[in-house]
Amino acid sequence: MNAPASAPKATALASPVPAGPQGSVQARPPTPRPDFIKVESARKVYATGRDTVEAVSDVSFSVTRGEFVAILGPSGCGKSTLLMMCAGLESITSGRIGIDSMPMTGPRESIGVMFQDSTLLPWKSVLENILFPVRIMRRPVRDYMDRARSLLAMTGLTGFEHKKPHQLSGGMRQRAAICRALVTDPDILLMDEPFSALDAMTRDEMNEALLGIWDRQPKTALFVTHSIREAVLLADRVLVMTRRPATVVEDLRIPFPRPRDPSIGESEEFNRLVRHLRGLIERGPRGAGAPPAMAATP
Ligand SMILES: Nc1ncnc2c1ncn2[C@@H]1O[C@H](COP(=O)(O)OP(=O)(O)OP(=O)(O)O)[C@@H](O)[C@H]1O
Repeated sequence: MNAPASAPKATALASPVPAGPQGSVQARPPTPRPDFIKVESARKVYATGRDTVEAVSDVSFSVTRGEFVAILGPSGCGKSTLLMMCAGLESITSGRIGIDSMPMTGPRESIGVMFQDSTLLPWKSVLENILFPVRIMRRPVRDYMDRARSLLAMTGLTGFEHKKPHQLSGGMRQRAAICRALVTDPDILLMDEPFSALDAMTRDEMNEALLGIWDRQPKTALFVTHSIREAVLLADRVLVMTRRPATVVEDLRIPFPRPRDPSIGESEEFNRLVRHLRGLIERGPRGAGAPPAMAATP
């Protein structure tokens, strides 16, 4: 196993260090942050015939239980590959990925995955699709019926449980896919551009729905997206990856408290973070300049 590369330190819009009772400056006590997902020097080389493609090069970061982390980066830089390695659906060429201190060696029941396409089975009803992972895991379906119905209610799909996927809109199909990913109550949700095929208005609705779900049932999440605004709205941290072979160039803490309202997208602070991330992705670390004002390394 390779020695872990130094992961970029998380930067944040930090509040000023609190003053003590007599105005003295107090050091903030360190918060324990156990690593729930730990990626250490992960590297992926695809071999296609005689050619090889280095998709991911020396990526290191960690995620605390309950954190929502978005991954941004240029097209083709290796984001999906990284996510699939975390899901145990793609092998790791070198390095290490650990989930809850256990090395990742293959798919796990404790991880739900969502893709750009809802991948619902067309011949099954919405409810049957949602309960499909329960059947795959050979668990008793009746034990999950209440949970499935409550997820349907939470995502506004009550009344559509017996429809087939082709009878739903694209947004409704993705909502059903969220229910399916959450039905077994996984610890981790990995999402690969889940809303990128939707129109702008439906995407906004989905972001709002996801914020609502997170308020009620927080999970540990990795969320790959091309939308900088979506990343800042949804995530606790945003990781920015370089062009292929990908490494992480910035780990930015998003300071907005939860529950979050999509109207934070109109604030100056939100737009400052978006401008910074856009500069980083379009022009690289030099073009983006320093992280937003008052940034500090916790
Ligand atoms: N199975 C594969 N075999 C060979 N090369 C692959 C395979 N999957 C991905 N690649 C290559 O690895 C690189 C990274 O691909 P990946 O899909 O991980 O990038 P991405 O950042 O998710 O892209 P996008 O943002 O466009 O979805 C690309 O050059 C791609 O062509």
